Amino acid sequence: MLCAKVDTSQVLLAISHLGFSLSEEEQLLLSAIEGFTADSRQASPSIAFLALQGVSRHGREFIEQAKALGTVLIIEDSSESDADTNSKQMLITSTPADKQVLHLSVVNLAGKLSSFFATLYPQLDGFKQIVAVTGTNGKTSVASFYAQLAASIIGKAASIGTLGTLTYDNDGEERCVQEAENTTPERVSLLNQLAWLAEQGYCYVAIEASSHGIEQGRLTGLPIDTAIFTNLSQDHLDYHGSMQAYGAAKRALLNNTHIQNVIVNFDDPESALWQQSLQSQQRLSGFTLLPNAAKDSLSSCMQRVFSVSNTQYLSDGLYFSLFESAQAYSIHLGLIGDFNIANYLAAIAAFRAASVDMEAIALASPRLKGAKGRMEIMASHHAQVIVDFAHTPDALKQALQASRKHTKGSLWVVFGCGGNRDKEKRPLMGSIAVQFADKVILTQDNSRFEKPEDIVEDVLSGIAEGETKDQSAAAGKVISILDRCEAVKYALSSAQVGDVVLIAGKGHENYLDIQGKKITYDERAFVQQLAEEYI
Ligand SMILES: CC(=O)N[C@H]1[C@@H](OP(=O)(O)OP(=O)(O)OC[C@H]2O[C@@H](n3ccc(=O)[nH]c3=O)[C@H](O)[C@@H]2O)O[C@H](CO)[C@@H](O)[C@@H]1O[C@H](C)C(=O)N[C@@H](C)C(=O)N[C@H](CCC(=O)O)C(=O)O
Ligand SMILES: Nc1ncnc2c1ncn2[C@@H]1O[C@H](COP(=O)(O)OP(=O)(O)OP(=O)(O)O)[C@@H](O)[C@H]1O
Repeated sequence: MLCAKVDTSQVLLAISHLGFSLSEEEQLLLSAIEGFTADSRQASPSIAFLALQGVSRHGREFIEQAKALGTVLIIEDSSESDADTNSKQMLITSTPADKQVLHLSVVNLAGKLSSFFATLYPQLDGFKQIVAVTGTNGKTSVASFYAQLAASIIGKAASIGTLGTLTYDNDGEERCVQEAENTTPERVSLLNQLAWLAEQGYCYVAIEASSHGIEQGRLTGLPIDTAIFTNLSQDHLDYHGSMQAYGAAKRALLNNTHIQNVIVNFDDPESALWQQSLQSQQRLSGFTLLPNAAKDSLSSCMQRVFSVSNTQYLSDGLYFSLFESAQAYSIHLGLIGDFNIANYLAAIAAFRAASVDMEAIALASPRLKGAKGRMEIMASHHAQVIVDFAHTPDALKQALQASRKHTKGSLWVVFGCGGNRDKEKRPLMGSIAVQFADKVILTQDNSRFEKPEDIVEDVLSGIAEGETKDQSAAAGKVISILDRCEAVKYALSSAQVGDVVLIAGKGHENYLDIQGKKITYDERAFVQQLAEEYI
């Protein structure tokens, strides 16, 4: 658990702000406290437990567990009970025997949580910029680009999201300081992580804001000053019910009154709704990849407009002219795909909102790397090898289309589909692969409890359909190599000068889930090692 150590005086002050006055005995008891958690499993003699309402359960169900782990303070949110006033009780536990625990019940603790943490950790006030990135695709990439650029220009930065909590320093090192359980961490964990980051001097932070996270209040009251919206496409309808509700959940990010700067993808129709939802203190900036966007009319309603022209897709990445309003800059990015230009524009728009110099941004940009396992260029010599997380039909299509633009020779794809999950996507992915790649190598992904050969058969059924439509295109270009290592090795050893090999599905993951066992398989490391030999 990432957590900055609290001062006893701050703990006592924060509790007094909740409306409690404590006896000397109670104050002495609380002098052992070094931090707070909302997860009973992390409670300990030095970690107090906050029992909060969740989506399906209340944290109070876990109070006994926190006590058994020796916590000395429990603060329970009592909003939905009959209580309309706070209460305080000193308890004596049986396990551990005769230990004192102070139990406070607070009406609307959730609503007071941010100010409670602001008192515990005054450093939460010291951030230079906290950016929340939301959208169906691109959150991880934008957060990573933001943190990499900030570290390179300013010295230290961090990102929080699907890849965990990553710190970046100007030595170019990226360190994972906390593994991720969710894309957007639970609120208390997030507050703890931010307090730790601020204490360590990481004052520029990008947080991935999932629609679930926003709706469940994981970001409520956080000192976020900049919001980025990347795009909206179909996803998570099981949770949100409709696209309208899904879009609205994302836009609810704007209800955070700390947010001053809002950056939208002007090419996504949803951005019009973002514009309508702005609060009075929020200023809008945006970016567009469309060559004929009505930039003058955009400029009239936006603080800054970012656009590009003359994009060239070369084997070492992208070259283009970047415009901030009328001012032009020449940019080189070692990245693949137009969507990564959009992700880059989103990240730099955030910096410009924080008044970071555009010349410094342009200078740092060629050093930018793809987010771990997201269209990441692993090798680029006579051929180019890309590792990407795409594991849905649409993502595979996008990744292949993006790779094609950088391909002078043949485009290879190595991929498989997961077992015991959505079977319908298998033939679709097969059909897309044969349509958009020149050489298709089918292999296993997380086959779970299914036989890899059965999954490959399902994928092949989509390829067979494609074949009847365009037999000559499909003929002889598909092979199955079930062992993923062998499949990757075959592609890398066969690729010729000017070819691009896209290895899709695993991205940053470092295992293969086979028959209920997670077998160690770090595709990025494996590819890097092979590339030295073959590429
Ligand atoms: C449906 C859903 O979103 N549930 C989320 C929700 O669970 P919940 O409120 O029901 O929490 P709970 O686990 O029942 O616990 C209730 C309370 O008891 C506490 N507790 C719980 C267990 C325990 O042993 N001890 C304990 O103290 C919890 O800390 C919490 O305060 O709050 C938890 C803490 O924030 C989340 O971990 C959990 O995410 C579940 C695991 C999940 O899978 N969520 C997915 C849908 C999700 O959020 N995905 C998005 C990314 C989507 C994408 O873009 O791909 C994400 O941000 O990860
Ligand atoms: N701006 C974008 N628009 C469309 N597709 C994108 C964009 N950025 C990335 N992608 C594609 O989506 C995949 C996931 O990208 P990324 O991880 O940055 O998004 P995300 O929103 O964090 O999604 P996830 O939560 O699944 O990680 C990438 O591998 C890439 O193929």
